[in-house]
Amino acid sequence: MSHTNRVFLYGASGHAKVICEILEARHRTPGGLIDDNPLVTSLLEYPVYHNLQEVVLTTDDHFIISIGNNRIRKAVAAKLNAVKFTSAIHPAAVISPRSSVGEGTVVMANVTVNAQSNIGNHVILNTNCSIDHDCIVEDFVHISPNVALAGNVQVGEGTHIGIGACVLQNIRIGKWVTIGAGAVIIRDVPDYAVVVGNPGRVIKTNKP
Ligand SMILES: CC(=O)SCCNC(=O)CCNC(=O)[C@H](O)C(C)(C)COP(=O)(O)OP(=O)(O)OC[C@H]1O[C@@H](n2cnc3c(N)ncnc32)[C@H](O)[C@@H]1OP(=O)(O)O
Repeated sequence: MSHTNRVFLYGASGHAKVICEILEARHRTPGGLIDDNPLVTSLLEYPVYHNLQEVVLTTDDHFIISIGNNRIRKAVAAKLNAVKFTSAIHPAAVISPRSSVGEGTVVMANVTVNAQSNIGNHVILNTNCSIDHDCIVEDFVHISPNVALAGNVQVGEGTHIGIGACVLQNIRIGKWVTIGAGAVIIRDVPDYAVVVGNPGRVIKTNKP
């Protein structure tokens, strides 16, 4: 059996199901998933292993961390420092040829990334989000479905932007921020803030 270009997913979640189907749409082969939970033995039609030692890896194999929680995704990335990561981009995503997408990053269906935006490593660009020109999205960010970032927005490491939120142009959002579902961000957001509403207001602070 050929093992060429297998992609293993770390985390057998609903999020992993979406990534499996992106790989299928790209004619790439999910080699299986790895998850700590011994009760989960398969996901879609793919086997779930319970530690890396169960998998005979080759140098052609790549990984994606299919865990939605940004902090856990970062911790797992540090633990898996010996493997090669790959990105998965749905064929129905539109990515500017002048933009970049980092390793371990997943881009769901109907995402748009416009000119000269940089998307970091292990980022989730979820279904139908829109990243306009000149944006910087740092590592371990999750941009939820239907989020719109206007031009020249920066999003710091580990930040989660909730479903349907909008961010006006030229805004700087700090690291490990949480933006609530449907929020409208009209001014810069400090590191670790939790922001909800229209206009967005800080309601509390995430633990550093
Ligand atoms: C494919 C996928 O599934 S991707 C995942 C998509 N999911 C999301 O985007 C979820 C985003 N999460 C949210 O919006 C959450 O409500 C959070 C993170 C902002 C807050 O969650 P918690 O920390 O649990 O706060 P909690 O629910 O206690 O709410 C705190 C206060 O903020 C208010 N609040 C919470 N969320 C929102 C919101 N999105 N907009 C406006 N107000 C809100 C609550 O009503 C509450 O107000 P009160 O103190 O006056 O009663």
